[in-house]
Amino acid sequence: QVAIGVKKEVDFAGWYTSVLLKADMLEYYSVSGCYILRPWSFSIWEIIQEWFNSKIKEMDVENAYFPMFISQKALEREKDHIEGFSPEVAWVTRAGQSDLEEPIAIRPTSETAMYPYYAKWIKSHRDLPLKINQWNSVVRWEFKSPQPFLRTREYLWQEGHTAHLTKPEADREVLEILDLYRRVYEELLAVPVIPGVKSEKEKFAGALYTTTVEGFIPTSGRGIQAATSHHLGQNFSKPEMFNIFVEDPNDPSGQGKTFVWQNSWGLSTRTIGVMVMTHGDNQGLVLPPRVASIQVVVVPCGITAKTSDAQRAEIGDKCSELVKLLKRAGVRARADLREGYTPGWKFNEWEQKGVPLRLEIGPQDLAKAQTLGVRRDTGAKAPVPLEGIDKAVPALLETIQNEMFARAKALYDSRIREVTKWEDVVPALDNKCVVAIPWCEAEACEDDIKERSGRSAEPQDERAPSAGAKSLAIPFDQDRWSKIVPRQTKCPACGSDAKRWTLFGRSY
Ligand SMILES: O=C1CCCN[C@@H]1CCCn1cnc2ccccc2c1=O
Repeated sequence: QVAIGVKKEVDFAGWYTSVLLKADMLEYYSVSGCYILRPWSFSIWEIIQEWFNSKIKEMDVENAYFPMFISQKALEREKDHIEGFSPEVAWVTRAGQSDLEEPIAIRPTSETAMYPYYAKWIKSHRDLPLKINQWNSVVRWEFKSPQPFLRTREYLWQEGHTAHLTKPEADREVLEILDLYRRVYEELLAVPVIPGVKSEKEKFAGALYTTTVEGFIPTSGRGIQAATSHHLGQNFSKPEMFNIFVEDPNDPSGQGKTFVWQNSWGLSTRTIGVMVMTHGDNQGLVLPPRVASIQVVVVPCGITAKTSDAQRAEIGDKCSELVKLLKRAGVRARADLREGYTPGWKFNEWEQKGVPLRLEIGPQDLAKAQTLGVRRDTGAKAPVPLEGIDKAVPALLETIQNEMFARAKALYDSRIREVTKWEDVVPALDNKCVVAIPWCEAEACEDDIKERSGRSAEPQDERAPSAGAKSLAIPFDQDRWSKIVPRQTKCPACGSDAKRWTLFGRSY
């Protein structure tokens, strides 16, 4: 098996698909824009699901399942919230030999499938808060070039949809969920993200506001929306939409009714693509231990034709015994005792699959009652005494997890340029950076920035024009930037009063 044929910094797109294929994460599928998630990637989704599910159940969110089909009438309930999205909607128009009376949409998201029934189920304020989540797949028939995990026509996600009596209660939940998304990325995937709110232009049209965790792919210098948590206000519960209301318990007349305050939030298998791009290297996938279905692979070494059968058996038994001990300590360990493959061949395979830690055991290791540990993230080799190994290995895996995050965080931070003068914007973008600017938050200014930063990077360079910069997020943490107080500064793009530090960048 050849190594990853292309280099990450030379041909990023080619490297990415090669890593996914060589690690057996993905298989191309006969319908374009769709991919098979093989066990090596699906197991990552399962770990994310398990973690997130346990957290939302602590918040009294319940899982349910709504049909994937949405009638045209239901989907188009209120044109303006899905206008702009409708070109992506896939429709069923025929079954067998007969055309359907009415075309039926395949869900691109489930608001319009769910909310008519929220209206039916929510009668009294005692039915609130209603908190339902779905683990499902959605279809968005995109025409932009597909990218596995990042942009596919069908993808797995969870979509949470909640209804509350008061706005403050809904506002609180939006941020609680957003922090769970931050933790999925930072604590499970070792991927740094920046939480913030989207601009008016970038938010979901149906939302009062959209909060986001923004990721960054250093190799391309592009931002990526990693997950999203919207507060919908009463936009979907108002009479002309789904008319979801309860008697107002605070209205003395007893006649008042209040329309519910809603949130919707989603995290998808895009998580996996961002993790692969962040940590992968030219030997292939690099898995953060927390999401590795195999965290440690034990490989027998130093066995040659001259090795006696007894010694060969002793080494094999030692490997199996070590795996048993590690499993008892909660480590997902596997011994690779396959005959007919050299240790080197096995090293290469497990490196391509991104297994975080390899333990080599040969006759001399046995003699010294140790094993040689090899980290996948740094390649560092160090002997690990067998004595106490059930403590040392979990600790080493924690170290690997933390150092993978720290490196990615440092790199992300190094690619955020604080810019207060327009002429510094495009050069920063061309240096694979995103910019933090004291921004006026005017929508017209945002259009202007996208336009002005979209011309070809260097006029004299015939390179294809680079995409314009979009606003990525207005970070909640406004203090991380220099003490320039935006309110006393002018927007570098239009010169009007700046309001808050805002991240702009090219994006996925
Ligand atoms: O983000 C989320 C999180 C999960 C639940 N849904 C919200 C908002 C989805 C916005 N959206 C996104 N693409 C669409 C595509 C076709 C039709 C409708 C839509 C649409 O409403």
